Amino acid sequence: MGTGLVTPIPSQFTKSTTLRIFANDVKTQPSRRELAHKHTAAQKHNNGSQHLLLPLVLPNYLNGQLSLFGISVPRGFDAAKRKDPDWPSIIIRSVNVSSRPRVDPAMQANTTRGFLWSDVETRTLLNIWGEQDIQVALDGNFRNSFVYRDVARRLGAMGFERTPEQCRVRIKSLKRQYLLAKEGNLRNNGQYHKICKFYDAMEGILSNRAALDPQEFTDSGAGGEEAGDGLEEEDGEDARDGYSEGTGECPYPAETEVKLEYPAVPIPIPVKVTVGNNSTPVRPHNSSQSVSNPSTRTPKRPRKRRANFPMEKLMEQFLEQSTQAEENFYRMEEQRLQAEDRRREAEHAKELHMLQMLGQMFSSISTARPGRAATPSKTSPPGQSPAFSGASPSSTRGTSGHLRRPPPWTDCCPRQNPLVNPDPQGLVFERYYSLGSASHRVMDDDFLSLVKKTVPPLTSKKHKGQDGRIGIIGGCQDYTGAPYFAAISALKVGADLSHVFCTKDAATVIKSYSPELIVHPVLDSPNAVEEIEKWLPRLHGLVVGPGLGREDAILKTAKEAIEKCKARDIPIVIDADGLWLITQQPSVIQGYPKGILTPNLMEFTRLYEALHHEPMDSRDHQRSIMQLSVAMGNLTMVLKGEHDLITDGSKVISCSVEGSGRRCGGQGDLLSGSLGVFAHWAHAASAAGISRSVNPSMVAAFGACSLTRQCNSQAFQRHGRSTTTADMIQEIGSAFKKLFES
Ligand SMILES: NC(=O)C1=CN([C@@H]2O[C@H](COP(=O)(O)OP(=O)(O)OC[C@H]3O[C@@H](n4cnc5c(N)ncnc54)[C@H](OP(=O)(O)O)[C@@H]3O)[C@@H](O)[C@H]2O)[C@@H](O)CC1
Ligand SMILES: Nc1ncnc2c1ncn2[C@@H]1O[C@H](COP(=O)(O)OP(=O)(O)OP(=O)(O)O)[C@@H](O)[C@H]1O
Repeated sequence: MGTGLVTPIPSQFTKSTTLRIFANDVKTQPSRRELAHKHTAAQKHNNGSQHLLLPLVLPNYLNGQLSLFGISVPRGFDAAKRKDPDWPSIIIRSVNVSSRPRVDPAMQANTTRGFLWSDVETRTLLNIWGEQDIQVALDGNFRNSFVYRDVARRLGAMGFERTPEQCRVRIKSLKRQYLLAKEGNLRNNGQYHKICKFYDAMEGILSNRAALDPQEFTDSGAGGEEAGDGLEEEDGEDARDGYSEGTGECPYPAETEVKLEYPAVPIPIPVKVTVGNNSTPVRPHNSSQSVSNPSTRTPKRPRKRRANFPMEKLMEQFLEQSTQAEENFYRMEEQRLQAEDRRREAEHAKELHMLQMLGQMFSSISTARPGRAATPSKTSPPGQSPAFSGASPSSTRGTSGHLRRPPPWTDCCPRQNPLVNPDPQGLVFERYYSLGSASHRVMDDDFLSLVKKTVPPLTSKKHKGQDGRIGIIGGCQDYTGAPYFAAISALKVGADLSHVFCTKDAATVIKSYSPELIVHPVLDSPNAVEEIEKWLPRLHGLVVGPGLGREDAILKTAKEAIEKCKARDIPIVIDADGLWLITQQPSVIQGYPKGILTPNLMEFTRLYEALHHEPMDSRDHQRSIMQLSVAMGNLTMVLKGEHDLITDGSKVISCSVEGSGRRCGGQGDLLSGSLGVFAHWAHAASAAGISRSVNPSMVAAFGACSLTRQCNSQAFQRHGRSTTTADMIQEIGSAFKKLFES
């Protein structure tokens, strides 16, 4: 029937009448306006309310949902005769039509191209979307295209090929249905599942989320999880394109059953109705008013369309207006989002550009006048310098515990050649700022002194455990050293207890290295997550990855442990094979404010390319780390190397505490283990109101990097080329004292 959708229209239908739609009829995608004109049809809404519902088919193109708008008038209504100014009333009934394809389930599984979503597919999507890591990533992140990419990928793994945008749009429409059902307060009368077929699933997922903002569901992507994700709205051309891809026909070859459902939530619309020669003002009307007297029951009104039927004209007029308004709204919303995107991109580009220019400018100045790049910090604690005297392997570099704060204009300038720096204050940290950002001002603070502020004092008032209980998830048959290094470093930095969760065969070996560690041989047990979870309430920080290995089952356990940990708001450091997991599934940690990644260059490159789908610019690490952090939801990151770069997406700082030329394996484990402790301290200090203006994860990262490099330097002085990580660990106590307690 051309653009026809509903046929035949039954003469009697209840609040939930099943109609048949023949999918093959839906060959082209008519415009809403077209439908509004063409599918005006009088239908009887005969649920004892004695009302006629004159529905109009008004598809919203929301992936298989249609919204019907209709006008409800009492049965027997004769517009021409009626003079009562209170009547007739217009009620918009938003009718939800959920499609249920009648196809072979096996076929369904693969029939995922196009517009309609099967129930199986929708449920699979909801299962994925409801996973905790996805929810958390969506919650705390404003660029969600990456999350939906992950969702689409997982959906693809289940056999349903969908684009990230299709997933996002589908979720959005489900949320809209859910909200409609929820707002309509239909929970008690059992109608809710008719409005939102997947109500229970949605409720389960969304009730775990922060308080729902109805705006999030009703707005066309403004704010909330859609904002700024660069994906198109579902309600316009793009959705249409998505629908008409391929043959342009509905993907389901057979007939499609459609349910019409009528929520009891009318939206009163004041309109002026012209009936015959009389101009009758129409006032807002609610559903209770619309229940008419049974005495008004009249014989069935013929459904035959009459050109001059005033009600019909009125409806057409009204629908035209509402369609117009809706279209305008979507157009404006889209423009607003695009403008917002452009503004954000321009701001970001400007910052990066400034950064680069200043970097170049100052590096040329500092190369010409190397001695100028460093001046003593006014915030350096007095009497600190002797602490490093003679401790450096190279006397020309200078050895001092001082932290020099460069003059403001050198903040963006990495020290090009420390060997020619005549300043005896050898300990320098350099910063790269995101200029123009609000955070610029707080960067005047001295990071090392910020770290000091977070170190808990040693007093006789505390009991065991108060200064930190750290968990390390890692350790398998191949790698027993890495988790040991991380766990023992945490203890040496100042944690009271250090737990290692490793595989069974690694446990005995790790225990034999040190009686100080608490070792749980659980990682390869069937109930590994439960075993780890038991300990989480007692842990203050978790380090995931050292010596973890890359076995799927173990990575799955690590992933679930991370999720449990996030739910408890515990700082999480991810290193080594933990980063392998994140490269496969970034959303596991994306946007978690207490998450810190510590990649070496190789791990960083893998992660960057996984997220950006293009090679990293190896000439500009500052830019790359900033981009990656932003893509990961402003996650704190440490890119280890000659200078450790640290960022949370808003600024990059560089830690260049002098280390040595010795690169023995395990130094990264020392860093991640100690970072677990620093992260706990920094977040605890921040919660207590200390240094609130600076991201505690950045402070912690700076502390751990400085310490690792200082240990490296000291160990190298003693052992030279034969320095190993165990030697560095021996230096933790004195290095810590020099850096943070002098
Ligand atoms: N004693 C123990 O038990 C220890 C165990 N450990 C544990 O081992 C596990 C695997 O970790 P992983 O780092 O060796 O593996 P992976 O990421 O595949 O990298 C390997 C390749 O990457 C490269 N590469 C590395 N660094 C780079 C850099 N900075 N810049 C550039 N390239 C770099 C390098 O390439 P190549 O130079 O060989 O071509 C190398 O082949 C993990 O669980 C970890 O915790 C370690 O902690 C050590 C102590
Ligand atoms: N070229 C360098 N010069 C000075 N210090 C460095 C250099 N490269 C790395 N480091 C320091 O060594 C520490 C560990 O970094 P590294 O890149 O070795 O980590 P990793 O590869 O993850 O270590 P692991 O062997 O534990 O896996 C960091 O604190 C970093 O600052």
